[in-house]
Amino acid sequence: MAAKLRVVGGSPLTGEISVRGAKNFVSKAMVAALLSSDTSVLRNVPLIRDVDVVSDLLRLHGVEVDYDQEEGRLAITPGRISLPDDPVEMDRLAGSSRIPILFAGPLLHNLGEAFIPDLGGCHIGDRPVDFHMQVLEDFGARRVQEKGGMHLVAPRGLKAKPVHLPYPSVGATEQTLLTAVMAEGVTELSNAAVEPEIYDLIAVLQKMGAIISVDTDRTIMIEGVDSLQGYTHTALADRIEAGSWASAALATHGDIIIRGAEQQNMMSFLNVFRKVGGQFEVRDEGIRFWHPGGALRSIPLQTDVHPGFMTDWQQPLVVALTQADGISIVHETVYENRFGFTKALTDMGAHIQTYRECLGGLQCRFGQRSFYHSAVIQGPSPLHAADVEVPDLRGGFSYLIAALAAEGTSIISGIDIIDRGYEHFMHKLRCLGANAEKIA
Ligand SMILES: CC(=O)N[C@H]1[C@@H](OP(=O)(O)OP(=O)(O)OC[C@H]2O[C@@H](n3ccc(=O)[nH]c3=O)[C@H](O)[C@@H]2O)O[C@H](CO)[C@@H](O)[C@@H]1O
Ligand SMILES: C=C(OP(=O)(O)O)C(=O)O
Repeated sequence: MAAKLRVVGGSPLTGEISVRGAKNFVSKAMVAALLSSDTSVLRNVPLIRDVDVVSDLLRLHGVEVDYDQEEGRLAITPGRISLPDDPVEMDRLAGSSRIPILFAGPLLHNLGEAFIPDLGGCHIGDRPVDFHMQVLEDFGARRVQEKGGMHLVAPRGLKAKPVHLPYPSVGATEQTLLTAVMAEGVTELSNAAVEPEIYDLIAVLQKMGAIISVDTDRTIMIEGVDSLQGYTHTALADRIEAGSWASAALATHGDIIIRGAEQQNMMSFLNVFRKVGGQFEVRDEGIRFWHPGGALRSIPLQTDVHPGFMTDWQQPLVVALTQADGISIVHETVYENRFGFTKALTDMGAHIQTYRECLGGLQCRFGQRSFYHSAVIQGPSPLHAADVEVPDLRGGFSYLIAALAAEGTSIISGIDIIDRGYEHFMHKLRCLGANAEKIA
C-alpha cells in the first residue's frame, strides 16, 4: 500500500540539512557514461528514485553500476553493452521517468539500435518528445513504434545536422549533446537550453573528450569525435531541492541552513526570495534561509527557462505566497498544466484562482489556448489541515510545506512520489523539528 504521512503543522522548521547532487543532472551524467566503455565515476550522487531507475536501466543494458550511498559515489562500467532481453523488467521501468529517451544517441552510436520504453515523469503538461525525435531523425535514425516503447535504428550511423529548437527544451538540448558528441561532423544547435545542469553535462562530456563550445546567444557548437573516455566528476547541487526547503522555511516562519546549496545556480530564486521578504545569507558551506518576522510581500512572478525563475521552484514557492500580504500573480510559461496542485491548497484555506490568460504582461505559448496557466494568489490566508493526495513531485513537496504551515493534523497520501527527487526527506524533516511520521 502506498505510504502516507501524518503531519502536525503550525511550528517553524528550524535547523540544518544538506543537499547533494541535482536530480536533473545526475541521471543525464549516468547516461553520458554509456558513450565510453571505460569506468566513469560520479560523486555527490543522492539516494533518490530517479537514480535507481536509471541504474536499473543501465544494468539491463549490461552495464555494471556500483553505488555507495553513504559516500554518494557511483561507478559506471559499460564494458560491452547490449539491448535488454528482459521485457518484464523493461516493462517495469517504462513510465517511471523521462530519462530513457536520452539513451537513444549513445545506444545508436554503440549498437546501431535502441529500444526506448514509454516515458514517465510528472504530469504537468503534455510533454511531447517531438523535438527529440526531430533531432534523432535528422541525424539518420528511424523509429518503429512497438508495444511498451519505440525501437530506433541507425544502420548508416549518425551524421550531424544543424538543429534549431522551437523552444529551449532542456531534454532536447541534452538529446542533441548526447547524440552529436560522437556523430560525424559539426552540429550547430541554436535556441538551446542553458540551465546549470546542462553546463555540468557539457563539463562531463568535455572531460570525456568531447569538443563543445557555448555562445552567449543560446548557440552550442558540437564537433563530433570518434571515441570518448570515462570521466570522474562531482555533481552540482540540487538547486530545486534547496529552493523547496527554502520555501518551507518561509512558509513556516522558519530558519534553515542548507549545506551544499550553491548561490551561483540559484540567483533568480534568491532575488525572488528577497523580494517576497525572506532573508538569506550565503555561507561557505551553503545558504541560510529564514523568515525575519513581520509581513511577507506579494509579487508578480513568471517562470521561465534559465536564467529565469525555474518552473520547478514555482509549486513550493506558491505555498509561501499564500502567506504574503496582498495579491501575487504567477504566470507559468514552461508547462501548460502546472497549477492543478492549487486546488488542494484552496481546500486548506488558500485563496488561489487560476486563469487561462497570460497574466503579468508577457504573452507565452499557452496564451491563446485553454490552459489554466496563470494564478492569482491573495494572502495572507491561515492554512488549516486537510487530507491530500500527492499529484506530482513538486506538488507533493508543496503539500508537505502547506501541511507544515497549517494548524492541525494533515494526512498526505502518495508520498512515494516525493522520493523521486528529495533525498531522505523524512530524515530532513526530523532534523528540522517537524512533527511528521509515515503511517501505513
Ligand atoms: C529530468 C529533468 O531534467 N526534468 C526537467 C527538465 O524536463 P524536460 O527536459 O522534460 O523539460 P523541457 O525543457 O524539455 O520542456 C520544456 C517545454 O518544452 C516542451 N517540449 C519539450 C520537448 C519536446 O520535444 N517538445 C516540447 O514541446 C515541453 O512540453 C515543455 O512545455 O526540464 C524542465 C524545465 O526546466 C524541468 O521542469 C524538469 O524538472
Ligand atoms: C518535472 C520534474 O521532473 P521530471 O522531468 O523528472 O518529471 C521536476 O523535477 O519537477
